[in-house]
Amino acid sequence: MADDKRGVVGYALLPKKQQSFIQDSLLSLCKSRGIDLVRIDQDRRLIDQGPFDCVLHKMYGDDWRKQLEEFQIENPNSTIIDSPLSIERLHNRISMLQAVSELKIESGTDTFGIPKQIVIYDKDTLFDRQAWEFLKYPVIAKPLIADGSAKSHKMALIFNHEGLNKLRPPIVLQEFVNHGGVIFKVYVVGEFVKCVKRKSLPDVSEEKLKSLEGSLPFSQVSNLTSDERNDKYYKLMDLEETELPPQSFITDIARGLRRGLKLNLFNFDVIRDARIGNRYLVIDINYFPGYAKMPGYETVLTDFFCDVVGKKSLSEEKEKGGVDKLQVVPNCDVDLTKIASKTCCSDGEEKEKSPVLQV
Ligand SMILES: O=P(O)(O)O[C@@H]1[C@@H](OP(=O)(O)O)[C@H](OP(=O)(O)O)[C@H](O)[C@H](OP(=O)(O)O)[C@H]1OP(=O)(O)O
Ligand SMILES: Nc1ncnc2c1ncn2[C@@H]1O[C@H](COP(=O)(O)OP(=O)(O)O)[C@@H](O)[C@H]1O
Ligand SMILES: [Mg+2]
Ligand SMILES: [Mg+2]
Repeated sequence: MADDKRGVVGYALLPKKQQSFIQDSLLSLCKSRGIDLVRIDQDRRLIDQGPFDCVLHKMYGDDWRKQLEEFQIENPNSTIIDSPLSIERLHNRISMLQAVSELKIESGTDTFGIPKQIVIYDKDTLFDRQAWEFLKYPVIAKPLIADGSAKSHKMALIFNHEGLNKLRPPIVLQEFVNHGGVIFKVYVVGEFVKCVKRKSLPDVSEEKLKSLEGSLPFSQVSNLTSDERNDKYYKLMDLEETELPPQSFITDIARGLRRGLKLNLFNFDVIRDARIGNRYLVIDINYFPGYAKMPGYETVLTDFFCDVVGKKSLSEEKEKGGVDKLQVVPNCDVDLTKIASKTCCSDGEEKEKSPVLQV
């Protein structure tokens, strides 16, 4: 895109998300850099709106997906961030973490993986302790589906057999790993990676486990209000004293996941195994998370939009070097890729034919 032409990013977000993400500070920074953020009217067909150089969305359902497909056929040079098919993988807590298990990263002394887990579809399996004897108590029960509903965040820490009674399959039973009560949230925006600390569930010692009864239900621990955070159960953890994981290690995982998942906008939660100080476990991946909580989110997102619509980023402007290479992972929606002449993005394969998308 010629640098004097304005770029248009259409966004389709739920009201709560719109409120938290589309802040005046973001709008004005984008504007000053030649990008207009335009709300997509969800009462009208997407195809009747635009033109958009990019469609940014966190909306679900078959109808929305069809609308995106139609839009992409009509507008092959527009970029949809991100492909519904890629996003869908994060709606199931098993397929989500498979992406981590598939990652191949050369790392020095640090290692990574996922906690031991099993998916349980029925009560018979749930109460058949032999079926999941490889898991030690305490375990966390998580709804299998992670579709952003309040229900999908409702979890329980299970201390013993009694705690199983209230569970409603389909669920994932995952071994609870002591991690010093702090999780690391890694925000990814295209090539950008930022790791922050948040409070988590406190460790459960073997001694303590003997005295704990049944289960402890909880929801979105890392998003507790300040009152809840001061509750004695969560108060013990000290964020300040916790060291961040090595940045280059986290960046390698983030970039590997970005390519594996074919997503540009996501975050993932990582814990450090308290028994093995240099072992990191990815426990959750979220599509288009609460970026506004990330310091300086306006600059990061504006740079990303500039990349997507082919405008120079601020640093490039400063250097006066023209770069029209985009660093966006191409969509990999099979039907769309055929129609819109886009190709999947595994290394060595044919890359995007449109000048807009290159990895
Ligand atoms: O609302 P926020 O800012 O707390 O963001 C939520 C995320 O919090 P985080 O940025 O990781 O602290 C939150 O992350 P967690 O699941 O808490 O790890 C989710 O991404 C949530 O989206 P959804 O309900 O899973 O669709 C995100 O909710 P939506 O904003 O997408 O509704
Ligand atoms: N295997 C685990 N070991 C220890 N703590 C965990 C584990 N899984 C989840 N948690 C804690 O539970 C919280 C919620 O789990 P998570 O899988 O991130 O669900 P959500 O999608 O609702 O954020 C995490 O932020 C972390 O504090
Ligand atoms: Mg989480
Ligand atoms: Mg989540």
